[in-house]
Amino acid sequence: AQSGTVAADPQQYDQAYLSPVTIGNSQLMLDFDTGSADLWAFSNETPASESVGHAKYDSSTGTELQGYSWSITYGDQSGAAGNVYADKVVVGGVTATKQAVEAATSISTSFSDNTDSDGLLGLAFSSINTVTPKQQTTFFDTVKPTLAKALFTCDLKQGNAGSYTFGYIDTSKYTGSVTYVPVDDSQGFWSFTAGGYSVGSDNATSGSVGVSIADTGTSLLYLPAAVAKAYYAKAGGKFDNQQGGYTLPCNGNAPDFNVAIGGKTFVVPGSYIAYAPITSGSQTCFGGIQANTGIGFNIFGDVFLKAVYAIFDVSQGAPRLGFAAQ
Ligand SMILES: Cc1nn(C)c(C)c1CC(=O)Nc1ccccn1
Repeated sequence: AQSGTVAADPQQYDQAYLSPVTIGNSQLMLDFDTGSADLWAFSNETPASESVGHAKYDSSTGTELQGYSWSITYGDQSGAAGNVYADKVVVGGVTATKQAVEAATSISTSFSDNTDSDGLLGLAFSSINTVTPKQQTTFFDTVKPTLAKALFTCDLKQGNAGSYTFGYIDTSKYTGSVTYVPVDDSQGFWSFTAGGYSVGSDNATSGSVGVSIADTGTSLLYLPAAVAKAYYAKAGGKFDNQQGGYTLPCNGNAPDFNVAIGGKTFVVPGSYIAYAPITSGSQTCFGGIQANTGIGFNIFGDVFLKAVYAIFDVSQGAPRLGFAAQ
């Protein structure tokens, strides 16, 4: 049985985390994304003008799936599209011999401009993979039958290298016990229900955060508008139309955000929520918590995930998420 671990290296401000992946004879840095289900990469089929500074998948090592194509648009309106190959993919020593690799023929500017990232490796449920005419499986679903345990874990860190594991839980990565919650995979996401919340030292959580997805491919923590409003009222922040979201002082006094999941309270340090100066050197920071307006659910992105050890587990039949403090 297979198992393995791979580094998750943070970009500036932990905007995304990149992991080394070998596809055929190409070595790329991919953004592992539990919020989508396509494995796509810059490739020899990507226009040179769109792939400056990126490592590219050389599709000559793959077997083209004739007539297949893919096209994806993410919630932030970024996107990509292209052709499909079957090729060998290796992640942290775990090998998928015939993985659907989606070679990009067109890519939106936010991806072309981010030269650290050579593509995405989707880890949501394969039911939302965009390949047509025959939907393909994610890397995790492809290797799942060969894994020691049908699960993967995520240990992201603030400003430091973290890791993903496949097939095993690294018990040295967390403190205390793991709290498991049921996952509703009907929309293809790792969706769970978060409970009450509190701001700063108030430990009595109140209200209910509600339906949420665990999404390593999203930088921030998107919460109900009322919860975001309550947080920034205590953090001395404000909604800044020009910045397109809440901003707050970078001065290190941002309160923690506490949220109950499965009856256990998890703490997002205030320092994670003073996310990044709005312009270099500014004393005003863009907020790591933003309103989920227009999204329809909460997104527990990297701002939350780097505060916990997360276990994406289908070993029990029904999918579940495990969270532990780190
Ligand atoms: C940021 C955001 N706004 N809205 C409405 C949503 C749904 C998001 C999340 C999102 O788009 N994440 C993402 C983007 C690119 C690649 C992978 N994941």
